[in-house]
Amino acid sequence: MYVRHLQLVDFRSWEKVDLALRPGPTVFVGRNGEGKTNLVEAVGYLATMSSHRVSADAPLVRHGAGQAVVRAALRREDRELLVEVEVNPGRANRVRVNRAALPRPRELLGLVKSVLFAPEDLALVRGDPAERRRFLDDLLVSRTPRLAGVRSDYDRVLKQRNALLKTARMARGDALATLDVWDAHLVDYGGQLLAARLALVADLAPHVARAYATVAGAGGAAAGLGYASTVPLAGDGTPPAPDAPTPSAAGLSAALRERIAERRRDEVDRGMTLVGPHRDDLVLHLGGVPAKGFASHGESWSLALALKLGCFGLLRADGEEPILVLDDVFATLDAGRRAALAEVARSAEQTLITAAVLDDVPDELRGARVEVGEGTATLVGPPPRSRPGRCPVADDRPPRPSDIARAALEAARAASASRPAPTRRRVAGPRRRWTGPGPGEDDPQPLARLVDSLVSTQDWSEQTRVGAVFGRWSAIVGQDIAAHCRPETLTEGELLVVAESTAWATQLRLLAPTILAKLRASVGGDVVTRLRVVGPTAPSWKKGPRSVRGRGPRDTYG
Ligand SMILES: Nc1ncnc2c1ncn2[C@@H]1O[C@H](COP(=O)(O)OP(=O)(O)OP(=O)(O)O)[C@@H](O)[C@H]1O
Repeated sequence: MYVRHLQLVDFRSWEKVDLALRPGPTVFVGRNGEGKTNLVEAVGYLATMSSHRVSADAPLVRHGAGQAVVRAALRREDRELLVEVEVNPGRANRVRVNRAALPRPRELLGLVKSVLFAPEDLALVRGDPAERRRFLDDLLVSRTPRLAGVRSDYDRVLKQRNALLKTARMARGDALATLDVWDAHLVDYGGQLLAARLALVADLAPHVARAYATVAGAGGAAAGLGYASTVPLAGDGTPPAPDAPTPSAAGLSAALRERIAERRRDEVDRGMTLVGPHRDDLVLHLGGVPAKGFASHGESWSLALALKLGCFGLLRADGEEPILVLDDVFATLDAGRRAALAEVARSAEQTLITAAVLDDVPDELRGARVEVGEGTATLVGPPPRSRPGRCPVADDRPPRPSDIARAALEAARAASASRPAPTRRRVAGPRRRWTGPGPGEDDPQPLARLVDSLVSTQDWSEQTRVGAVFGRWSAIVGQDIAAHCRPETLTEGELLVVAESTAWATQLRLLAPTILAKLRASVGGDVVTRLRVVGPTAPSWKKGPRSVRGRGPRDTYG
């Protein structure tokens, strides 16, 4: 994959820049502060929807502007991909792929694969666990886009659970009554996230070990990865044996549930969730000991570089060719490490390198150059290989049906690449039919089959799906939730749910996205599109569309 054309509008220091790029290494060269990093940061943003320098989106928008736009035309094998991201601080970002809007911006994750190495990556070795968790989760989502949903659901449930624990600590209300529901969700998403992280650490470890051996050269210590979890089953930080089986998501959920129960009192005392993947750490080892606090500055640098080169190797082994971005790194490396990095950089389909001084960049990477200065960025060298008369990033035509189909196909491809292969397949062949002396269509049939055929011949499938919402309510939403509310009416996709108390109504409103997802999975996406939750209502004397203020007919009831 490579970026063929990059256009930025009000992104960082760039009011507007249009830049043609080409495969192979390209060096962005210019004086300090001219905006070189800003250009490659935009490419990294397309891959992770976040910056490697800041945690919020606001600094990405040029001072004084309301929004930033990043547009990139990418080439993946023989396919063209046009990605446009509107960065709207304080509001939802908007993403279009091949001119069709994505329903949720996070659906972009996994489509653009890039690995960025920058001075900030030293924090992966020396910084807080949060840096390493983010590193793991970004790579996780890039390989398996479906996990973006699990990660955000986990974060949402965690936030809500923490809010509830705080309220419980301050003894306000019967907050603990609803904690079990949040526990169930936390355990479910947490188990999935833990299992995915453990599998990732196992996959990544050999790539990092190899990269470190190359970067550090002969005589360097061996690098290893371990996972230190608040759930003992998930790991104690020591690198597991290469062929050790990773625990299942169900097993990890059960272990997390047990641990949560053990720590319940502490959690209430401290008003926060103390166990789960949000408290875990990726432990980097050098020569069998944890690197944090022991590794020298040079070793820490090499380890950070090996982590990123390990990611690059892993994505490549998955069958993807990620864009390699090297921001300001050659000047700080010694000759051996420079040569090792240059070798990987040369082999990548596209490597974008920033440097204030061209001499810092190894000779073999100095093919194409983007000169950055005085508010302009210009590619110097052979022109990019692009089809004449077509510049998709500058063309602002509305989407055609074929664009929408192509975008849907791209999203489906990315999603299916991350889906595990089916374990059981129906063997192709003629369906079994009753023949000869066996029962024919007029013979007695099992009741379920007769009902199914009646539903399909009478075209009652819509009604049965609506009926299932009410009939299978507790199986769909779970016993915990069903015990505290009931579905009342379903009108034009809006399901009215009556909660047993106002506290439960509040909880259910917060759980609405989860409940809708469960309904979608059970009865199809178009049956229930909205949820309206109301609390228990007192009897009302008001009848009809018009009424007068007052407490009702007091002459009768006092
Ligand atoms: N949101 C923003 N709005 C306007 N200017 C910004 C914004 N964010 C950063 N800048 C400016 O961008 C410049 C830094 O750009 P960048 O980090 O890309 O420089 P660089 O060319 O990589 O420099 P160096 O060689 O020192 O790393 C600074 O002058 C900074 O003030």
